[in-house]
Amino acid sequence: MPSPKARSGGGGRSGSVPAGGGGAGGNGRYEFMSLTRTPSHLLQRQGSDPTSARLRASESPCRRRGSGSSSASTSSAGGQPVPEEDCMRLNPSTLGIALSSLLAVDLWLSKRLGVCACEDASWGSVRPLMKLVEVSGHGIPWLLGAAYCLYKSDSAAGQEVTLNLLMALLLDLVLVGVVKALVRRRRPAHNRMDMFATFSVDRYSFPSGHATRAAMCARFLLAHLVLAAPLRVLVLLWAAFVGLSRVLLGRHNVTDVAFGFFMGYFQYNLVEALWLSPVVLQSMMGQLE
Ligand SMILES: CC(C)=CCC/C(C)=C/COP(=O)(O)O
Repeated sequence: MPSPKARSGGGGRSGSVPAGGGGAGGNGRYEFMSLTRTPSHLLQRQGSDPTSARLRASESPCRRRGSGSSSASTSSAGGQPVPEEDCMRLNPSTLGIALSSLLAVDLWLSKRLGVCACEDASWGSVRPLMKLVEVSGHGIPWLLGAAYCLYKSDSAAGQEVTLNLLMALLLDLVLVGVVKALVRRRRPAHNRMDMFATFSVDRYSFPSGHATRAAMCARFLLAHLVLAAPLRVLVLLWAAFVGLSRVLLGRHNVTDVAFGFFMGYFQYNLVEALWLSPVVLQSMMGQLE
């Protein structure tokens, strides 16, 4: 449907209700607010107002381009041609909305759950216990423990498993470092950066290295150690608790830990695929001797 402006032949009196912001001009003539063009007197006023400047900066490509494009396929309400592909971009995608909502909930929930983020927080007294859980999922004790077991192991099977565990832990550090460096998500504002032995990428929070390690090591232990049922449950509880403690300590947002578990779980599949067999190990040992 053509706009009132188009119908009135470009500014003559039309007898319609004047547009809200425009109204009757000083000369008594009605002025209509075009959907695609802003009257020049408003443009001048907007130029000096930072809020409207920001709004204009975020204005849709349709509205911004509507006044001058010649390669148009659609007519706007003001008779201005508007490229159809630009109009499509105006519609925020369902995925975009879902992601923004998820992030908003994530930030809100993580802040609320960061109850051990400092001593003064509501559960501040539990912070030392949470830090103990943190140490149990840290890379250093795991690397030292695996190296010690490898050194002490006197069976071929034991050496095979511990060496592969060592490889898995190193692989985990590399993969988490790469993802952290790519995503560069800052740790929550309420986190106190008082962790011991960190790499420079550990200033970033996505994904949680503790969560990837906990998930991967839990799968590793369950697959390669003969454990009684209660101990298997304990391993799973430990992994879950390591993840939970990251959020309670304020180190991570919930999505960092959730993705960390997901990544760690599938990292174990990679470890299985790259498994160093006894044959490979023997040839490695042979080269070392
Ligand atoms: C120095 C070594 C060997 C490992 C660093 C382990 C570490 C501090 C990871 C960070 O974990 P989050 O991403 O869960 O905070």
